[in-house]
Amino acid sequence: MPESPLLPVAEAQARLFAMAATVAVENTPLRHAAGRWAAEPVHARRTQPAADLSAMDGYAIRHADLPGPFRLIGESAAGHPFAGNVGAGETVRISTGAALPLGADTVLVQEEARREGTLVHLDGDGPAHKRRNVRPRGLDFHDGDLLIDAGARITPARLALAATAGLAALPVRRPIRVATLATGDELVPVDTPATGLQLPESNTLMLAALLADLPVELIECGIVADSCDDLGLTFASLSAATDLIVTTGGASVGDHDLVRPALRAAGGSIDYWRIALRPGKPMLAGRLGGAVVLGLPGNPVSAFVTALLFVRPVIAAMAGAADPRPRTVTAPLGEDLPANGPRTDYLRAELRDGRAFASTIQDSSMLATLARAGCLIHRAPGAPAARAGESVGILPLA
Ligand SMILES: Nc1nc2c(c(=O)[nH]1)N[C@H]1C(S)=C(S)[C@@H](COP(=O)(O)OP(=O)(O)OC[C@H]3O[C@@H](n4cnc5c(N)ncnc54)[C@H](O)[C@@H]3O)O[C@H]1N2
Ligand code: MOO
Repeated sequence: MPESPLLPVAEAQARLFAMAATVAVENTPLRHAAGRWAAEPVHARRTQPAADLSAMDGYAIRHADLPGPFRLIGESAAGHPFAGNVGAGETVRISTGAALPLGADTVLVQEEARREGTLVHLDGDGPAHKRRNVRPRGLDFHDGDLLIDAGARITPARLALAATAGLAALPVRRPIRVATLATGDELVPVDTPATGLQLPESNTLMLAALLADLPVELIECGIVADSCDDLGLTFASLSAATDLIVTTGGASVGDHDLVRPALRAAGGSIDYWRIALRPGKPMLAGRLGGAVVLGLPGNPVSAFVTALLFVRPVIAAMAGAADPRPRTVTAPLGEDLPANGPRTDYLRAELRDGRAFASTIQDSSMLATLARAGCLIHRAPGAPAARAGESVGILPLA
């Protein structure tokens, strides 16, 4: 039977994102908000620093009084400000992060000061200008400032920012419930020795590891037999409580490739099947009840690439990411590449001295090659031959 045209990757991603509704928002304690996406813009609830603070350990002085000497009248430590006023010729011992006392405008670092009893002498060049070594109130942000855009990831830095801005919780979306299952009668679980033509099941393990940094609740269904009934029963059991169902294997055209018929039999629908991608052509996207279904090809490298291009991004979309697509960067090619065919290609490649060297054999069953790869080189459909040194788009893997 002649093949129908394959769906371009960008269109397949766009259609998938259109299917993926965002899940409910929960105000979540900061500790549990890491790695999620802000569901609303986040504004500061305090000013940081709250007052003019010292950036160094030393002596708070009035710049106009230089070169001193200065009479020591007290101390300002972090959390314990000096209560009085620094007058002409006076100084206050000050620590990093402590409030600058009234009257003082500059900090003399202790490496440039020499103390004799209650007198402090300049012992070096001294602060070059007024306000030197002072962090002004609001240097970082002011109360009410927009700090995190809606749809931005809660990175470790943004988490610390939110804490400093006076927030104890953040509006993020609940974790995405993702079910994974493998099909194939040749497969055995990893804890069962594979004999003869049996093969250890590795795709769902790889998927779980690929999703480890995302906000997911994983429902691991393991291996389901190559039977429409078994697959249908599993689908039916997942349709109500799952946001995303990811299958691997049985996506192609063989007599035992049953994911499509089983999905239809369970009352699901197929939005598209077969995309212009290598590896990963037989991937399908569909729905079952309230869940999105992604049927990944069984070949491990095909499952890996489609997980990077579709599974991770659709989870990010459901979790409210402003831009859920994978992040690509560029690298110079280590060796010439031939012109590409009609499918988007992702070549397993090693990164050496910042250059990308595509592996000689690009077979979608080869895990040793995938495990060695530091990146995937992106080749657009019909891309002309490329020379060593030319810049290409890559998906970093490490
Ligand atoms: N006549 C055609 N044959 C094939 C086509 C085609 O267009 N016409 N497409 C090929 C492409 S491209 C791919 S990719 C594969 C994918 O097929 P399936 O999704 O049906 O995958 P399976 O046949 O079930 O398995 C393929 C291969 O991968 C191994 N496998 C499967 N699941 C796992 C797992 N969980 N862990 C480890 N390894 C797994 C399986 O044993 C097979 O060796 O179809 C081509 N055929
Ligand atoms: O697309 Mo298959 O995934 O080329 O091996």
